[in-house]
Amino acid sequence: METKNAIDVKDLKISYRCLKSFSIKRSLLKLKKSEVEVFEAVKGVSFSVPEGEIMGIVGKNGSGKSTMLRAIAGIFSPDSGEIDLHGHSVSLLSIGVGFQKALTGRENIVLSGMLLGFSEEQVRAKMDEIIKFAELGRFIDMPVRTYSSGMYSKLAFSITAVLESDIMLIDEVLSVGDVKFKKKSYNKMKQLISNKDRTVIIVSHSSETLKKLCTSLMWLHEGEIKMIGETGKVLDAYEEFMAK
Ligand SMILES: Nc1ncnc2c1ncn2[C@@H]1O[C@H](COP(=O)(O)OP(=O)(O)OP(=O)(O)O)[C@@H](O)[C@H]1O
Repeated sequence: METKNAIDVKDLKISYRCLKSFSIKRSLLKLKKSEVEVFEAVKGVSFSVPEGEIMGIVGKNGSGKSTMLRAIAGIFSPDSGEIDLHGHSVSLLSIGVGFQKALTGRENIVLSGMLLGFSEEQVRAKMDEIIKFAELGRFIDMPVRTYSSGMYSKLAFSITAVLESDIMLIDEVLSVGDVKFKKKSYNKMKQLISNKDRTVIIVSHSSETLKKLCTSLMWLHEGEIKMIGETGKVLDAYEEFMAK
């Protein structure tokens, strides 16, 4: 049987636009409009992920991994190129995106679930399971701005893990949280991954996690794919490069 792709990315380019920084004196003297600096974070990347694959992404800090995941999740629209998810539902698990800081954990569960494409009724039906998995105790009814980064990631992980979308994008969150939760979320990940219909992309700096979970690996370097293929081979090349 022919393998179907869950994700097709063609010539993806994403840039950030920020104001050029000048000294206060220069800024005051400069009466013309502020200049905009364009930084190309993803420079024409193309790849496909077959249904059921667990693909890892490695790369040094700032190589464009998170930017690319956010584009696949539909949070950023790319400057050019195409992303085709073939009608699959997608969720991004990442620290720093997705929550309304002034709302409580419980309120954020409903909001995040609905943003993932579930109805309010469907989210409420899974509410107890999500809260139980998150182990936040009374903090579930406190504003998310009072959470530590570990608590934040526990909530984010629990929402995505319990609500289950076709494509899960996981951005370096398995390493956050205390030892007990790390183990629990790792096991939950393995269980989710074992579903042959689910496609997963994991960004991680942990060789151990990538080796244990991923069937293929992409090495992203300065916004471009340096290598893509079998996890062990790509990891060896990446580690050799990083050791130089
Ligand atoms: N909001 C932003 N505005 C301007 N530049 C940004 C912004 N976010 C990221 N960048 C730049 O885009 C590049 C890619 O960032 P990105 O976060 O995608 O890298 P990464 O590979 O995920 O890094 P890390 O391993 O550190 O998480 C970096 O050079 C970063 O400085």
